Amino acid sequence: MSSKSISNKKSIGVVGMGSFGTAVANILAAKNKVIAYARRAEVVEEINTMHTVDGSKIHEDILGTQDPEYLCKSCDTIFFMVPSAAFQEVIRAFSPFLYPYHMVIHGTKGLCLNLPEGKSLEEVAKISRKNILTMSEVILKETVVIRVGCLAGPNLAKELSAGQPAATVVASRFNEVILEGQRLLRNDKFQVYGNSDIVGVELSGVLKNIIAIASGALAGLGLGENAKGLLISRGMVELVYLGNALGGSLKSFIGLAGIGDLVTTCNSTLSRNYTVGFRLAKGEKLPDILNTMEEVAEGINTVRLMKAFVEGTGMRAPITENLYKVLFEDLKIEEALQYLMKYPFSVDVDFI
Ligand SMILES: NC(=O)C1=CN([C@@H]2O[C@H](COP(=O)(O)OP(=O)(O)OC[C@H]3O[C@@H](n4cnc5c(N)ncnc54)[C@H](OP(=O)(O)O)[C@@H]3O)[C@@H](O)[C@H]2O)C=CC1
Ligand SMILES: O=C(CO)COP(=O)(O)O
Repeated sequence: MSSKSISNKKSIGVVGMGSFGTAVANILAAKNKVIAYARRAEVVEEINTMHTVDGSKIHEDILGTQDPEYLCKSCDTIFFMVPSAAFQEVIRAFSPFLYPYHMVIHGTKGLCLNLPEGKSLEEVAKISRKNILTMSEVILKETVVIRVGCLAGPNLAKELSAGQPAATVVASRFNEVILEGQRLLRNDKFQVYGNSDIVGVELSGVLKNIIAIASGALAGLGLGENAKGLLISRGMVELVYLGNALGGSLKSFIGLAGIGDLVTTCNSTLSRNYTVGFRLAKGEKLPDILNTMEEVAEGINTVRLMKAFVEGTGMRAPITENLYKVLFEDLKIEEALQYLMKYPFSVDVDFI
C-alpha cells in the first residue's frame, strides 16, 4: 500500500485542467491525491473514466469534479490555474466555499483590469496602478483567504509534462505557503525556490510575455541571435521599469521567474506568446491568429493594459508601445523595428 492510500490527509485541489493545470496536477499527484475542477462535464468524465485530458494520460490519483463546494471542502490547499480573462469569474464561483484556513496558490501569468462598474478600457484610455490587479490581488479582493501564493518561472507545460528538468518559484508573503508549495511540488526533476515578493514574481511572469511576442516576431522576420540578444536585454530593462512602477522588486525580476522565464519564453516555439509574434511577422492578422489558437496568449491583453498604464503614468516603454501599434493599429513589424533601432537608448544598465 502506498503512503498516499494509507494516510487520511486531505487532497490537493487544482482548478482548471488546461495545459498548465494538468501539468501541475500530475506533479502534485505523485505525492498526494488531487481533486481537479473542470467546468465541462465531458472533461470531468474523461478524467474519471479514462484518466486522460484531451487524450493525454494523466496520473490515476487525479479525481475530476465540476463542483467548487466539494473541492473546497475536500482540500485545504488549492492551485488556481485558469487564464486571467476567466480568473475573477472562477474565483467568484469558489469564493462562497473558501475560508481563511485555505491556502490558495495560482499559476496565472496575466492581469485583471479594475475599473468602476460599466467602464471599459477604450473609454478611459489611461489607467493607473489602482486600475490593475494581479491575480493574488484578485484572490484577496474576492475571498476571505489570507494565505495566498503564486507559482511562476520557466515552466513550459509541455516540457513539464514530458518530465524534463525544470524549476519554479513559489512566492508568498507567508513563509508557510512557500514551504507548503515546496513540499507539494518538489521532486528530483522539479526544483522549487521561494520568494516573499509575490507581486514582483507575478509581474515577472506577466511582463515577460510582452517580450516573448516581440521575440517571436523577430524570429518570424528571419532575424538572428544578435537581434534576439538585443531584444532580451532591452526587454529586461523595460520589464524592470514597468515592474517597479507596479510594485515589484528588482530582486525578483533578475531571478528565475523574471530573467529565467524571459529567456525560456523568448526562445521557444512551445510558447503561445512567441507563436503569436511569429505568425504576425509571417503576415497573419491578429484576429485570424486568435481564431485559430486553442490556448491563451496572455501577453496580448497585457500589452493593452501596459500601454494604457504607460499613458496614465507618463512613463516610456518603447517595446510595449510599439508592439501595441503592431497588434492593434496595423503598424508593420519592420517599421516598429526601425523605430526601436533609432530610439535614443544610451545607458546600458541604469536600474542597479
Ligand atoms: N501553458 C503553459 O506552458 C503555462 C501557462 N501558464 C499560465 O497558466 C494560465 C493557464 O494557461 P494554460 O493552462 O496554458 O491555458 P489553457 O488555455 O490550456 O487552459 C485554460 C483552462 O482554463 C479553463 N477555463 C477557461 N475559462 C474558464 C472559465 N470561465 N471557467 C472555468 N474554467 C475556465 C479552461 O477550460 P475549458 O477547457 O473548458 O475551456 C482550461 O481548462 C495562463 O495564465 C498561462 O499564462 C503558466 C506557465 C506555463
Ligand atoms: O509562461 C510560460 C512558460 O514559463 C508559457 O508561456 P506561453 O503562455 O507563452 O505559452
